[in-house]
Amino acid sequence: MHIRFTKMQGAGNDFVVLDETLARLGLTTAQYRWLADRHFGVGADQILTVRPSPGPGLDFEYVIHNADGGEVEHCGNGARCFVRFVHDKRLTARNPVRVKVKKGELSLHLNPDGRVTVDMGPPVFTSGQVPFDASGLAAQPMGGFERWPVELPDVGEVLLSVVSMGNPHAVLLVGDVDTAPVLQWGPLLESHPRFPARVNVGFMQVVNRGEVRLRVFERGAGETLACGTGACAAVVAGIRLGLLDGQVDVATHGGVLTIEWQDTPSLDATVLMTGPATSVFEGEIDVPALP
Ligand SMILES: N[C@@H](CCC[C@H](N)C(=O)O)C(=O)O
Repeated sequence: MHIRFTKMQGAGNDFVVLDETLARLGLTTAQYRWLADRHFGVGADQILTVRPSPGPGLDFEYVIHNADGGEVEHCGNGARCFVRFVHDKRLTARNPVRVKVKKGELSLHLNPDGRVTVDMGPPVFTSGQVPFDASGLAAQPMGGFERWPVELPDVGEVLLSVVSMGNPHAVLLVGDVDTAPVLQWGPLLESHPRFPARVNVGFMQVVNRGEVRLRVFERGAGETLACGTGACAAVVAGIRLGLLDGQVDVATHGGVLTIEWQDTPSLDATVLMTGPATSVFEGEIDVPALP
């Protein structure tokens, strides 16, 4: 099958973007995996597929597949690239754009400086909804938010907080992200039995109350240069742990994302994420018939 694609990146988290607004391509899980493969395909952390509006009040729908081919609920950096794509391709002139993703509905705003602000919706902290199995664990609270002791083979107990941004996140505090055991603990936690849907694992170094450094080992993609939902999860966890203020710059290996969240008693404020979104190139490729 011969297809056209756009290669995009948001803070170095890279995407193959497919246009299904006129017709479905009908790709299989193996074909998504092949497109994401950096040796045999195009190469990407995620594949984003843009589809027409699924209903009233919405401009589009877009579907997210991780590099391992699995479909997921949400992708923050992908959301910013999606809105840049539909504007660049003149699929809409609306601003903000309303879109449905698997997690729910999002509103995205293209700023005059070219950056994109996404209303990511409210975070969820209830462990069962992350989902995280906290049974038998004694929480070790800090600033009123739970940190859970989770046992890792050959490592021992690590302390983490759990947050859902529509997709599952574990957040660990580290002294220095450069030396944090991202590639050792990341895979162990991603597939840990306490996370039945697997998990994205963030390692956060607090620099001051308005700045953190973050590395994320993503579910289904490995360590990426940035993770938008991971940045939101880390900042809201940091705010609830009493370490951060309501607006935080998150420095990743691929760029800076600005995250804003108000810690109200009802915990229902939405998280705002602002950052870059760039088209890298366009191409055409023959995708092999993979079952
Ligand atoms: N890179 C993304 C997150 C993509 C999905 C994630 N790997 C998951 O499996 O939940 C982002 O920018 O949020």
